[in-house]
Amino acid sequence: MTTRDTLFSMVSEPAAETGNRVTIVGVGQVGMACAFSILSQGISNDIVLVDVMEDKVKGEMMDLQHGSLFLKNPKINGSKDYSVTAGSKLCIITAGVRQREGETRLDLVQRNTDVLKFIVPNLIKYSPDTILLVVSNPVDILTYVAWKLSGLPKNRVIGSGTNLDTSRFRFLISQKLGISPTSVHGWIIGEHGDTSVAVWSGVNVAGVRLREINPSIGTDEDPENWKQVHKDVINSAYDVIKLKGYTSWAVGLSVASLASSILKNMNNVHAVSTYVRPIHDLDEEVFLSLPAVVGENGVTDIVKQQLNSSEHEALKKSASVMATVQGDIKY
Ligand SMILES: NC(=O)c1ccc[n+]([C@@H]2O[C@H](COP(=O)([O-])OP(=O)(O)OC[C@H]3O[C@@H](n4cnc5c(N)ncnc54)[C@H](O)[C@@H]3O)[C@@H](O)[C@H]2O)c1
Ligand SMILES: O=C1N[C@](c2ccsc2)(c2cccc(Nc3ccc(F)cc3)n2)CC(O)=C1Sc1ccccc1Cl
Repeated sequence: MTTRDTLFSMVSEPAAETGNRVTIVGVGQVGMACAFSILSQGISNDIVLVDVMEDKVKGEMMDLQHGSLFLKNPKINGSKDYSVTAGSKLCIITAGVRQREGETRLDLVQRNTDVLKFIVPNLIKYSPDTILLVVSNPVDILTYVAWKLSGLPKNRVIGSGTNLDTSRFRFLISQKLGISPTSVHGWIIGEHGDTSVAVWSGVNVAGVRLREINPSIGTDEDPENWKQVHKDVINSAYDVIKLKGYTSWAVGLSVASLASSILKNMNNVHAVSTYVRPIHDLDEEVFLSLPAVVGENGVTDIVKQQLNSSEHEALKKSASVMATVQGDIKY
């Protein structure tokens, strides 16, 4: 009789599967911020880490495991081998290569496409019914690439898109108003990053549109220069990079919020990169961010916002540029 046999009288077999397994591919700054945010908020209790750097993935797995006492006794695994990802409800892709000095966006897209050509088929092989959540940049184009490579329906392939942009937007406005970001409602849509679109007409607190108080808000004519808030969403990304060399916590928390909507079937509305044709007369086969309902089946609905002509034109321009880049990708 082992010590354990003496200690316990067995009643039944423990459940083998939790049903909420999340795979995170890429254990870099972003991937580990996603893992830590998901675990610490109890969004999933079954995390699988995958990376090509075997020592790093094993080290990150062990380091998280050693915190189990302070979590909800999660199952944490890590490997270079995709078989450990089997049965994942959600696969988050943060793997990628960094933009080289002077590298063109297309070159970066092609290098990251080559990375996805290995990752995506392996994820689908072991989790054919998963939801793919792409975070790697350029995120909108790579979400399209992941969709093409996966064979999944468009609702099951989501990009983090302007989820982070929108969270920074709401935070900066909340700072100006002295209230919580959860009480500031506003959306950044379109292409993630430098060319995103702030929908100023929709910014409101308790249903009171700021544009009704300040009709020139978000325009160059605004004496209060609220337009600077959107510029600061972009500037702050560069500021963080300059200060710490990467960004992690905000994007990790924003991804955890998306994971929660998916795994708990919350049907929250998030700004995420989704297949936009034919919304807003966009006729390119591209993924851009719009407010979308996100649940266990991925994107189920897209909110049809009222956009002004400049907002609409910016979306169409992004769609056209992305379609051109996508057309040059070699699969
Ligand atoms: N969408 C957003 O809002 C947002 C915000 C921040 C960062 N990002 C993007 O997230 C990505 C990751 O950023 P990071 O700072 O974590 O980078 P990082 O370089 O720290 O980590 C990338 C990881 O990917 C791994 N990797 C590379 N090729 C792989 C492969 N074939 N299979 C498995 N793993 C592989 C690397 O080993 C590394 O551990 C970048 O593309 C970055 O631009 C997006
Ligand atoms: O907060 C970030 N950090 C990144 C970063 C993190 C590690 S290295 C670079 C960042 C910061 C600044 C610029 C930038 N540009 C970029 C464009 C295309 C790419 F393929 C990759 C990166 N990316 C990656 C990224 O997408 C973000 S959000 C972001 C970026 C630019 C403008 C607005 C926002 Cl909300």
